[in-house]
Amino acid sequence: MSHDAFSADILHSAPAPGLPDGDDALYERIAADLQQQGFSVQHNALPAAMTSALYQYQRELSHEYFAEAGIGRKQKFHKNEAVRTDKVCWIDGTSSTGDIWLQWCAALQRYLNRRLFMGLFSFESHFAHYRPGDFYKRHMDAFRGESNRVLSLVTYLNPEWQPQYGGELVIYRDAEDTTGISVTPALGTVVLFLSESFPHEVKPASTDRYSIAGWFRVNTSINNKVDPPK
Ligand SMILES: O=C(O)CCC(=O)C(=O)O
Ligand SMILES: [Fe+2]
Repeated sequence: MSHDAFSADILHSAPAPGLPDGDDALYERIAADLQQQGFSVQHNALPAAMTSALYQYQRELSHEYFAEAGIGRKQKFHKNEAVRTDKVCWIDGTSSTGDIWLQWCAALQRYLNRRLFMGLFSFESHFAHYRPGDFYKRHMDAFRGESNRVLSLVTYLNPEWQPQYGGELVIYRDAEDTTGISVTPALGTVVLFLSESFPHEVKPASTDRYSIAGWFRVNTSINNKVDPPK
């Protein structure tokens, strides 16, 4: 499988020197996976304090603040219940919990840019709540040349998730793959994949399924079109 998003340079790149400690060992495992296979699944990846803050924050979010999820970019909002039935709430960093999350993602973004020269420019993310029976059918997060989403990130906020609940994320290696790689949506698991390369789907679960989904984007501003749009 080839990943055009990466220039040939990354195959020869070494870890950038002078990076701060913290989550660098994790960030490095993610970078190595992305380089080798275009996706990464990391269990118990997030700092415990952040995971529990996010968990509590999402549980406290009143359902009335959860907008119906649209397909694709929020600016081109439209609902399609044949494809997805979850509800989402965008994270804007005005709460301290949201801010801690965005800072963790920004540090990952800096690491990947220095290590893999990915040119990631911005990040957007939302909480998602899949009620029992909710799903998101097989889809791509971006299509080559049509979107500036290049790297998808998902993390789960479900303590004590049991396999029999279902609700797996299934990542397919390419358009032909029908088996895929199943990921249980357990608390603290972080999944990253190249947005234009991996079809994926969310299977229905028998219980509530909580997550955060986010996308790193490259800057596609041109003369008379400022990106990202406000
Ligand atoms: O929740 C997940 O496991 C994946 C969600 C997803 O594919 C999306 O929001 O685009
Ligand atoms: Fe997706």
